[in-house]
Amino acid sequence: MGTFQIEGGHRLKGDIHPQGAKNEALQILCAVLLTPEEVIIENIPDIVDVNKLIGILGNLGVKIQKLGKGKFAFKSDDINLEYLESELFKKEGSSLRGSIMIVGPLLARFGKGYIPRPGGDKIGRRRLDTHFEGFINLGAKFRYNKEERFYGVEAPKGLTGAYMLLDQASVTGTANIVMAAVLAKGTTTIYNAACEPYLQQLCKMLNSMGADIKGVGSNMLIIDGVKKLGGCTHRVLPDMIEIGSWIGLAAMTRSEITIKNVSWENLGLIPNTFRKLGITLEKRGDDIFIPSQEHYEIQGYIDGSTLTVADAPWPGFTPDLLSIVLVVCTQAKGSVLIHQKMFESRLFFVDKLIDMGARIILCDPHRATVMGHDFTSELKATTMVSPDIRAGISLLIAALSAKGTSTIHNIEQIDRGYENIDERLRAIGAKITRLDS
Ligand SMILES: CC(=O)N[C@H]1[C@@H](OP(=O)(O)OP(=O)(O)OC[C@H]2O[C@@H](n3ccc(=O)[nH]c3=O)[C@H](O)[C@@H]2O)O[C@H](CO)[C@@H](O)[C@@H]1O
Ligand SMILES: C=C(OP(=O)(O)O)C(=O)O
Repeated sequence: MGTFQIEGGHRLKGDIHPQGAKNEALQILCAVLLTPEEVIIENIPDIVDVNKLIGILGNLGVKIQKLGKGKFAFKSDDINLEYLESELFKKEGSSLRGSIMIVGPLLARFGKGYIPRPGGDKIGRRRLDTHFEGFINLGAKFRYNKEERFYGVEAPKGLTGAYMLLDQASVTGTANIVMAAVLAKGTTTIYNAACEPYLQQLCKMLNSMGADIKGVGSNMLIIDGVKKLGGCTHRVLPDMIEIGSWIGLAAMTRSEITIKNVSWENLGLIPNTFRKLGITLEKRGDDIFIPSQEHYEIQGYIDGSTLTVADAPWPGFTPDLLSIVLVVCTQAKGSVLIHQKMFESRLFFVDKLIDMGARIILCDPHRATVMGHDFTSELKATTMVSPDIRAGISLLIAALSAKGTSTIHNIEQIDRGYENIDERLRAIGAKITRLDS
């Protein structure tokens, strides 16, 4: 178990460059399986989850060439489907959430796709029904081995387009179904589709490979199947969750930070949600400039009632930033209700913040009320274990703002989604050390 030691209470200053988006990269990497031609992807983040998926692609027989930092060429012209039946795949496939998205492309191109129950954050129930109901709608046969927790879909005669109304706007579910439908016979309509920038990017990439997807960016995708797809070059957007994390970091440590090249038009409600907490953000070209602020005050609603920050499928506020919003509120002036609607175990980390002196009432597994200190009382350093990726970064932000030296164990969770985080934070003045496990 890796550990960070953090000496808190220092102001940071400087520029920070966001990495490529983790959740987009996971989709885009799976899409390389849809064509035997070369696909070049730029701005791939060097993070644990993405590297695990690249490893799985390699074991599937995809030829992978590193062309530069974050830039890779992939060629899936000789796929080894036997790997899908191996013990190694059971181990590797279950080690991250994103691996589930190899199923759609494999099913579409080779008539079968298998996956062990995928991993990812333990943040509540994470069912896969939407994915498999979608494949069944396209004509696939489904089987599930309960003992081994192993899923399989097969369609030896190919897939046929269909109309479907998803039971939920699942992000990876929509990506999976889209990747299956692009090579199906006829037209597929996916209503209640997720439409995060990750998915918009995936659809743009697939269209540039020769697919015919309409409605990109909306919750209704209409896909006319094509016989084959060709190669392309695709660039992954900056990671909006990392950008939100750095906004939170700047506010909590009262630091002046510029987040470079953020792709403002793809940030949705993120900047305004932080502004509602009283944080000043300036748009400078495509950068976000956050001045050092001694205080920030949570805005109430027009009628004077208390602000609620809740998650919702895009274009609503992403659930992956709620833990960060919560930690930022512990030093705001005023109160807020944080409502995590999607996941039922994502707020339990507040125990640690309470230990550090934050004023939080966990109302139930989905809701927490935070009463900010307005910097009249500092958080105290402590020892903690990172339970999931976003709780991990939130605890790290809390530790950087706290008085004294904190220790965070299980930093593998943070490394899952943040590239070289200790070095990048040291470059803007953070006192953080990685201890060998
Ligand atoms: C690898 C990847 O891309 N992971 C992201 C992806 O996970 P993932 O695709 O696994 O998450 P889903 O979109 O399927 O849904 C996540 C959870 O929210 C619930 N749900 C979902 C949609 C909805 O309209 N109502 C609802 O309650 C689901 O039951 C599920 O428990 O999307 C999540 C939701 O944005 C993000 O937290 C994850 O970071
Ligand atoms: C929940 C997340 O990731 P995953 O779906 O990979 O567990 C996340 O990125 O916040």
